Amino acid sequence: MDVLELIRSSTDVVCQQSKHVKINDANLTKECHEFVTQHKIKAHKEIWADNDFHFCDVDRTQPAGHPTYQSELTAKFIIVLDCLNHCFWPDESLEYHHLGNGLKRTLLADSKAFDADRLITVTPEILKQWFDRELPNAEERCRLLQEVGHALIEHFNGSIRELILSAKNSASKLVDIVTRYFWGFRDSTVYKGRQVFLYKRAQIFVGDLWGAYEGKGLGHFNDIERLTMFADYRVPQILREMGILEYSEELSKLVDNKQEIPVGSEMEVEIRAVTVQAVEKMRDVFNANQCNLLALEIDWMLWGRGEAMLDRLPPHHRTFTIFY
Ligand SMILES: Nc1nc2c(c(CN[C@H]3C=C[C@H](O)[C@@H]3O)cn2[C@@H]2O[C@H](COP(=O)(O)O)[C@@H](O)[C@H]2O)c(=O)[nH]1
Repeated sequence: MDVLELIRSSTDVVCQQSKHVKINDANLTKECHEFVTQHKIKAHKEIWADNDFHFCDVDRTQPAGHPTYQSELTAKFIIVLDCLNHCFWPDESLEYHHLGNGLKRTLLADSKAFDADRLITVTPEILKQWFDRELPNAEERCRLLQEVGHALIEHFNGSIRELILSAKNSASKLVDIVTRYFWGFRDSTVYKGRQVFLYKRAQIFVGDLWGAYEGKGLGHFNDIERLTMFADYRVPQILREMGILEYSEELSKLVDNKQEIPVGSEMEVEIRAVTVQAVEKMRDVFNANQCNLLALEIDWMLWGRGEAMLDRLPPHHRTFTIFY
């Protein structure tokens, strides 16, 4: 069974039964057509490394076969980034770019900081040095990093590059390997008795590799178009603002009052699963209008739009989790 197919099919089952979250197809189509009209003139392709909160030592002027696309240091940055890339909202002043900047600064100061034999020794004090601040749920974040370090040492000679190469350029296989060996990436739940797979941090790890290495070397995947969007708390927020997602009155009240929604609750799973399906539908509308965008590119576009409107958007949902 293909793991990316499992994500698509299991989130579709939730979408069909969802009570608190619906897709407004008319608004979805309208928003997509508006985007196609606006952007026909300029292709919208985000350059991952152009974000100054990302570390990237890949020389992107080199041709595809160049050894620079095999540089492991950027992959070490990305696995640590996506191990920690979750649940910033309990600290209202904490955002994703603090995560990226802290890790970038740490790696520039000490290129061995993210070696597997260092990850197994990470403590909350070390984490505080990396970010010059406490992160919410610091003990658990350290455990997640230690787990990655131990798994790399035990199964991949301590090398993230070896783990990536074992997927033989398949995004699907790499998501499967990451969730198999790094238990903290096993982002799945049960909805009405059926298992639902989101695998957000495992998928975003592949997406970040593809972005950083520009689809070459360690970022080359023959099936990158099969990744889904990354089910976080920012994209559903912007989709709701765009009128593409509609929440029930009960859910709206909880979200707008910034009340926590329990992890694994039907409301939480419906928000995440319906968001995955909404972006799948958007991708199909774009592709039907000669606007070829991957689900991950639509995700980055929506995420970036949400980030740009942070102070003007109604609240996002708040679930205390390690998965997103
Ligand atoms: N769906 C989706 N979720 C994403 C990202 C990213 C990182 N994006 C960069 C990486 C590649 C591109 O170049 C992007 O610039 C973080 N997140 C999630 O957002 C939330 C944090 O939000 P805030 O509290 O506002 O910082 C949190 O759940 C985090 O896991 C993404 O791309 N897609």
